[in-house]
Amino acid sequence: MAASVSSVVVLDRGNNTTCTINLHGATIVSWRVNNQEQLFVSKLAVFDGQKSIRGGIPIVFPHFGQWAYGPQHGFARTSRWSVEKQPEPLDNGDIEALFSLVDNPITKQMWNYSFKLVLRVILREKELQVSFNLYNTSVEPFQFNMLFHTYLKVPDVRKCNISGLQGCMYVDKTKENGIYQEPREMVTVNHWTDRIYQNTQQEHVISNVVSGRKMKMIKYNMPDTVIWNPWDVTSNTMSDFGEDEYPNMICVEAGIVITPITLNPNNTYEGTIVLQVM
Ligand SMILES: O=P(O)(O)OC[C@H]1O[C@@H](O)[C@H](O)[C@@H](O)[C@@H]1O
Repeated sequence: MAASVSSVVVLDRGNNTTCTINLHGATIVSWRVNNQEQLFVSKLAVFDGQKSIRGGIPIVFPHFGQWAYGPQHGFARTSRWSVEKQPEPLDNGDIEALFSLVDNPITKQMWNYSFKLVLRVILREKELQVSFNLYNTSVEPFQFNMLFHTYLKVPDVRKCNISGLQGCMYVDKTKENGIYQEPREMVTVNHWTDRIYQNTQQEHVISNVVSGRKMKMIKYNMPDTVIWNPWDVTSNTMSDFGEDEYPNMICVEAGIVITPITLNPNNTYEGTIVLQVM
């Protein structure tokens, strides 16, 4: 079914603090804190209910990267999700909503398993918590990748520092998947960057996001972190990304990438990121 303008769910915590989820991919397309947008969405992003949305927080599942059986980064970001629970205030005033994706004939053509994937979004005063629960409802085990492909909005990517990567091994996709070790305490991005860092620290702090503030990302059960910026080198290969936009975004993507998880029947796996405006 094609997504339409009405295919969005808005969490509103008051004080112009909102989070908007597009049911196409359950993609978080906006997170505003006191009216200030924290996420980057390309001006050329396509909202046709077909293509994945270029920006915000798309969900990569069940496969990361190019995939022999389906589209790059899997089908979750191009599937129509259901609202499991409409936004409701919790006792402390935070707002929670739940979304779900269940196997169907289209997903089974690519990945012949039964599953239920639930996304829980909690909007706090200065925090956004995004969790997934994956249930294996098949009769056999399956393996999966999962990643929150978070596009942060930044005034100038060259001024951002990212902590939590020092000493980690990484796959450099810009260098024929060569494997290197990160020596830097603070990683900067000054050129085309596409790296899968393995077993990163639980927290990343990204400096110089909107208004020169810092953003903390805390992750649970999501061991790896992808850092991506297409720069002018690969911007022009994407029809839904402006050639002048790369300075204004940085993708810091927490996920299960290098070693897929094996999930047994009737078992569940939960992972979370918390984004915190500092
Ligand atoms: O264009 P897509 O499919 O949204 O992917 C964007 C990028 O996503 C990143 O996670 C990958 O590491 C990159 O290789 C990829 O280019």
